[in-house]
Amino acid sequence: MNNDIEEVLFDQEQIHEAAVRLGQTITKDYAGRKPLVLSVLKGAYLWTADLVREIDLYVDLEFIKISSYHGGVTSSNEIQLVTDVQSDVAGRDVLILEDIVDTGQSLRFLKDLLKDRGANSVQVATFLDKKGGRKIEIDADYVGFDVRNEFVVGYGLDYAGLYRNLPYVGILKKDIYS
Ligand SMILES: O=P(O)(O)OC[C@H]1O[C@H](OP(=O)(O)OP(=O)(O)O)[C@H](O)[C@@H]1O
Ligand code: HPA
Ligand SMILES: [Mg+2]
Repeated sequence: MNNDIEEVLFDQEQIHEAAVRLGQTITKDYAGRKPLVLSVLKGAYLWTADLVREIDLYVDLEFIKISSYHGGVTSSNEIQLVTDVQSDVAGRDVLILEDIVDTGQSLRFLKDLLKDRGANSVQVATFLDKKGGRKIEIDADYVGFDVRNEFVVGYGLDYAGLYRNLPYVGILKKDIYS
């Protein structure tokens, strides 16, 4: 698996530092509130596990599963709601946890859905922000790392369903998918 990686971008130590940094900021920003943390599956499963342990607040933890890449390296541009959130978001301060914001279309879909359902506020903490990939204008509120416009895998991010269990993030060699 490691041989398929062109370049390691963020290692375990750097990832841990990012989770601590964002966790402390979120703890301050949400002081006195009880946010509903909404983890976006599958990609955000590790980021969620690491970040929530750095947030020193009462939180509700919920999951939603959406899909648009279907294992490929480009977005289908259609967001499929695979498994919906299992609780009412009306009136809640929702903090979305994403692994990556790339074209921005998944985040747009989620923010619209939550606002339509009456969330009081909707913010986003993304592990990676690939600003060079944007097809629509949208920004995350909390960013672990900016990442250049390359297809990356590891730490939750997949190609063909694989590499999610790599403990670091790296650029996938192009000959793997071309
Ligand atoms: O900004 P965008 O271009 O919309 O891309 C970001 C989304 O794409 C990936 O999900 P994917 O469809 O691969 O599902 P997965 O999390 O199950 O891998 C990723 O996990 C984000 O949710
Ligand atoms: O670079 C990426 N890697 C894996 N999944 C993704 N989903 C959007 N962008 C990416
Ligand atoms: Mg994926």
